[in-house]
Amino acid sequence: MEVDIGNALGTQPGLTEETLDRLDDRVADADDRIARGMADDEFGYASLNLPETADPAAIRAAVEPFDEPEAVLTVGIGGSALGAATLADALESDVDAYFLDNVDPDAVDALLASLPLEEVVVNVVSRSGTTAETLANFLVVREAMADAGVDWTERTLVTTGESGNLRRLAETHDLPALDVPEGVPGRFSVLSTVGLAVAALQGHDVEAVLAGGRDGMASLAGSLRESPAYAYGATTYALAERGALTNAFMPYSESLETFAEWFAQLWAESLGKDGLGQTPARALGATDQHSQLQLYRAGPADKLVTLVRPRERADSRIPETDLEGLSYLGGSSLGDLLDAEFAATEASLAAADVPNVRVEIDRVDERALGELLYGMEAACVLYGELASVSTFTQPAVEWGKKAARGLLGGGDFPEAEAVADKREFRID
Ligand SMILES: O=P(O)(O)OC[C@H]1O[C@H](O)[C@H](O)[C@@H](O)[C@@H]1O
Repeated sequence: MEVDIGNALGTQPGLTEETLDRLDDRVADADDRIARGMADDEFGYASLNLPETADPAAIRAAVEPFDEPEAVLTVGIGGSALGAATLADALESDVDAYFLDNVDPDAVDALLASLPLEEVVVNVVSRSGTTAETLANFLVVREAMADAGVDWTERTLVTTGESGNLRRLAETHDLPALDVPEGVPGRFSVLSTVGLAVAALQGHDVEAVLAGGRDGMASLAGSLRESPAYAYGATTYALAERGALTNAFMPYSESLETFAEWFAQLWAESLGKDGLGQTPARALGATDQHSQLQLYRAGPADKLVTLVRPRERADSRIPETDLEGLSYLGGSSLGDLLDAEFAATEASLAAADVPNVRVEIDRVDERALGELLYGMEAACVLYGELASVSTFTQPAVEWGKKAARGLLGGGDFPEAEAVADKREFRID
């Protein structure tokens, strides 16, 4: 992974070389803190050890009973789904991957009706083993399998923490089960059992993903000038401090569209606290050049744009044409066009003094993805250190979880009482 922060210098808001020098002392301190956390396997920091601590053999052994499934259906939400979905959507496989990460009845019913349930592996994932959406969806899936005459106990893999409802279910039915590693919050779990079981079921090279993660680990250093991940974390932090409160995250590859969703959870849930944070806005190049870019370039000066792309990709030639005015396209390729659009967006933002950062990988493959995902996690942890927020907790999300559970009669939660306090000002 390479990061180019040149277009964040001298912009509005923007940085100077002197700011970066001053910031670099703080990066060195933050790097020390992160290294200590990793050495002690502290909660959250342990995630940055996963490229070395994850056990690909255990993952392979757990998926082995499901020889060549037609599809994998993951039931999970948030960090228990987005990492696996990022890899699944980035890499091609003959085994289709589906994700039930919402409880919209129409969508759930439609998906279940479309799947050959006797050929599907159900991968149910919940770190806590208590998340209402995941468990409810799993109960629905289980019943649909039973209705279709499929023995769900033969086709279900569980990934969960040490205790909780899901752990008990796995034990009761003797289901193949993987452990969510200690000290790893969901949004930092892509390089663990949580993110990699689907990749293994799809036949991807899990070792290569972890090797990419180790490339990312090796490139952490006590200076933002030496570490791409820390350059990204420090730059985004410093820009946020100066008013860039939105980070428009814009991959130029459809295969990385879900990566932007994963990034949004990582950034929002980790850094949005104590009145601080930077709102991740998901965009896709070149499509959103024709919509959102207007705002990014000409709206309030409260944004930075992160442009992500692979340097190499499979390409398609654009046929020659004698249509007047279009001959410049003929003989070129769709990839050339996408690269030109990328360069044009970058230049258009820079010309309007909008800070933008370029993140590049060689190509979309297992190793590069492992490094990219690790790099963004490390960037996020560094940002959290610089901002002095508690990166690995999510009290605001949990507040809502408790309120919803209370409303459904799942326990006595004071948060649920606040629902009755809703203010009304109706216009019919
Ligand atoms: O894995 P689970 O315990 O089911 O949690 C799934 C998700 O639930 C919550 O909303 C958390 O804030 C997320 O970070 C987490 O990834």
